[in-house]
Amino acid sequence: MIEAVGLTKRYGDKTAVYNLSFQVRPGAVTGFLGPNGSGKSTTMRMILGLDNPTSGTVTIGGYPYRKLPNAPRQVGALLDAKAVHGGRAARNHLLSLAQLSGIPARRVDEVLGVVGLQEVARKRSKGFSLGMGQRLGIAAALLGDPQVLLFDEPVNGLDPEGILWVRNLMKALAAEGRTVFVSSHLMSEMALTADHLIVIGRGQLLADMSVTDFISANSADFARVRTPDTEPQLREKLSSALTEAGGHVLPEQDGALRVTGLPLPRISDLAYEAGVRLWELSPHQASLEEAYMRMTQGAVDYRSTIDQKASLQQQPPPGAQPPMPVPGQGQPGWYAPPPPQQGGQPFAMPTPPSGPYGGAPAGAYGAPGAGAPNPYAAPQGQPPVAAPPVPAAEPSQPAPAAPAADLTKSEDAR
Ligand SMILES: Nc1ncnc2c1ncn2[C@@H]1O[C@H](COP(=O)(O)OP(=O)(O)OP(=O)(O)O)[C@@H](O)[C@H]1O
Repeated sequence: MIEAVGLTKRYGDKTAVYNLSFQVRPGAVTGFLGPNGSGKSTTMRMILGLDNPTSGTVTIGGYPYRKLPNAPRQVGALLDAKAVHGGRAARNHLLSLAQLSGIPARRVDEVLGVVGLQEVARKRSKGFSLGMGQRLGIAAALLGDPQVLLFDEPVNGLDPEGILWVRNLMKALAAEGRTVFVSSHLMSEMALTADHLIVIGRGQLLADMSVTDFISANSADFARVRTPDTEPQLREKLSSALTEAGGHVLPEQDGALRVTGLPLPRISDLAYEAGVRLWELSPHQASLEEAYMRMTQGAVDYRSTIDQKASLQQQPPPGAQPPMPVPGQGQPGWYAPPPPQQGGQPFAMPTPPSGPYGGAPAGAYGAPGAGAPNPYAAPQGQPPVAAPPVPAAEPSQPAPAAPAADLTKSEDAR
């Protein structure tokens, strides 16, 4: 188990992580989400002892990484797939990591097979594509069969088949009782992969709950209402009636209305009273992406000047600071997610694929023979062998403590 207590990291006057407390439990895939610059990589580096917390602690199995017995052999990590000596062949890169941790050379060929790089094992990694680099980084993380695995954006650059493979890999590792902590910006992928979520914004904890609870706690459920296309005046009539009754109504591109703030039976009654026939009245449940956007809306540091969500927000009074999201309550002023594209169902939760490539593979990692006892596991009483984490950055010295930043303000305002 990974446990952070009051974890804080400051770089000069920049607070990257602030008072973060959470646990990452074994036997589940825990997704680590947050907008760009919210402190995910900094947190992962502190977990792996590559950065020192300014205050607070983070432990793996009760020990700080640097005090963990055989630390590089218990924890595997992919932080930065590019942190590889490009002139070295993939196999040699893994061999050198294995030698440092006392892992037999034959395990290198095994993990190369697991990640599908056998054919290019003797090629220099500087010629690798982004996806091949990711696979090599994952191979390094798996090298020692670690109980605790951290992956920072593991599907970055992977093609759909690679993404599916990573999803199945994460699930298989968790199903074996391992602790799997994975960051990603791909919400649809997280919805399919993760069991639990830790969400941060501007370095602070926003949510620590199951995917299901997160969606229901942060979703702006709404009703889709459609009047006959042939009579546009009915749509206007209904829209006015719903608004007068306290509902919020947004037009969708396909002509339907998106209604929040009124239960379905009330919408039906109001339509009946207004003499408006309905062609559709359907409930809508938010996706993880919608719930995430809603939760993190006030904690985004970098935003395009062309913000498609802006029109869906209540504008704050002039001079007012945007509110930070309240865990479990979502973002004040947010009514509904952006309208979908014409004719599409972009807000539907992705359906888990079925068939031979759909669910988790039968054996560990989907590799032939996987699931059998690991021949490289350490003798009884000793920690299992694992690959050292791939460092993303040189360890840095803790910065002198600075006054706590006002995290409700934008970075520039602090
Ligand atoms: N070594 C450093 N020196 C100064 N500031 C840093 C350093 N490392 C990170 N930061 C700052 O800390 C904040 C958090 O960065 P971090 O990389 O942890 O975010 P992140 O959530 O991983 O972002 P992304 O999703 O874009 O990868 C950012 O504002 C970043 O600029």
